[in-house]
Amino acid sequence: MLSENKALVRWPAPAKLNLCLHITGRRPDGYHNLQTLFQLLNYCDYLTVSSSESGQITLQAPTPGVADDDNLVVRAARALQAATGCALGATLSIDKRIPMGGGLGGGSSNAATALVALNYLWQTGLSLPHLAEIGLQLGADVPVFVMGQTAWAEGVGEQLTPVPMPQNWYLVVTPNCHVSTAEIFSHKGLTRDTPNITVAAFLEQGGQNDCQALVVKLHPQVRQVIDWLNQFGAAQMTGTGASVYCAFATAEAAQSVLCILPKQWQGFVAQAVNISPLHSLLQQIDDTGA
Ligand SMILES: C[C@](O)(CO)[C@H](O)COP(=O)(O)OP(=O)(O)OC[C@H]1O[C@@H](n2ccc(N)nc2=O)[C@H](O)[C@@H]1O
Ligand SMILES: Nc1ncnc2c1ncn2[C@@H]1O[C@H](COP(=O)(O)OP(=O)(O)OP(=O)(O)O)[C@@H](O)[C@H]1O
Repeated sequence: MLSENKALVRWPAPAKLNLCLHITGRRPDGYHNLQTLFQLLNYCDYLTVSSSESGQITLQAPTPGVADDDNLVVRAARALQAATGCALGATLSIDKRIPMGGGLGGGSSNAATALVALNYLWQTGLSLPHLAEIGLQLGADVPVFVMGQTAWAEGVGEQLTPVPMPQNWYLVVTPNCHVSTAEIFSHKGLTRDTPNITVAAFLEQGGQNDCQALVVKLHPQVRQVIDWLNQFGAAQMTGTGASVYCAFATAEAAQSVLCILPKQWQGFVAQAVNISPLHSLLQQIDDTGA
C-alpha cells in the first residue's frame, strides 16, 4: 500500500510535554544541562513528503512567521543530504496543529519526522541514533522525537532512557503570548542549580519546572492559565512555556474542562503515549513489508 502511495502518507510529528524540567547547570557553551521527563502525546502535526530527482528541497506552503530556509523541516532535509551525500530532493508540506513556540516541541518534532521520513524515502539507511545525532544540531528536543519513546533525558536532552509512563489524558492550554526559549535560558533570574536526581526519585516524588517561576513573573497570562487549571488538578508549564497542562484519568474529564476554557486561550486534549505515533507508523510499514 505504502509503496504505491508514498506521497499520500501523512507522517505524524507528535507534541511532547516536559513532566518536570530541572536545570542542573550551565555548560561552557552557554547551553544548560537538564533533567526532564519527555512525555510524548498522540496530538500531532502531519507532514507529507515526496522524493524528487531535482535535488531541491521545497516547502509547499510557508509556516507563518518562519522563512522557508529557516524552517526546521527544510534544515533537517538539507542536513540529511549533507550527512549522506544523497543527491535526491524533496517536496514537503506541514499540516500544523501544535501551537508554535508553546514548549510543546512542534518545530523539533517536525524536524525529526522529516529526518525519519526522508531516511526511508531516500533509502539512506541511517540508524535512529545516527539520525538523532544529526537532529541534535537542529535543536535540543529533536533526538527524543527521532528515537520515538517517552523518556527520561539528561545532558541538553540528548541522553535518553525510555521510561514507560501511565497513559493519562492531558488538557493542554496555550495563552496568547510568546515566550522566547533563548530569553528564558539567558535570564539572570533562572534557577540553574537544581541537584541531580534519579529517575526512580522522579517517579516517586514527581518534579518541578525550573523555568516556571521566572516565566510567570515575565508573562502574567501564563500565571492566569496555571491558576485557572489548578482548580481541576496540579497544573504545570511545559518547556519554557507558554503552554500549561493538567492530567486527567479519562478523556471525558479532560474534555469537559476544555469545553469551559476561557475564550482568550486555546486548548486541546491528548493522551500520553509511550511510543511515538511516527514510530507506530514505521512499525506498520515494516510489518506490511511496504
Ligand atoms: C526547554 C526545552 O524545551 C525542554 O524540552 C528544550 O531544552 C529546548 O529545546 P529547543 O527548543 O530544541 O532548544 P534549542 O533550539 O536547541 O535552543 C534554543 C535556545 O535555548 C537555550 N538552551 C536550550 C536548551 C538547553 N538545554 N540549554 C539552553 O540554554 C539556548 O540559548 C538556545 O539558543
Ligand atoms: N516547522 C516548524 N514548526 C514550528 N516552528 C518552527 C518550524 N521551523 C522553525 N520554527 C521556529 O522554531 C520556533 C520554536 O518552535 P516550536 O514550536 O518547536 O517551539 P516550542 O514548542 O517552544 O519548542 P520547545 O519545546 O523546543 O521549546 C518557532 O517560533 C519558529 O520560529
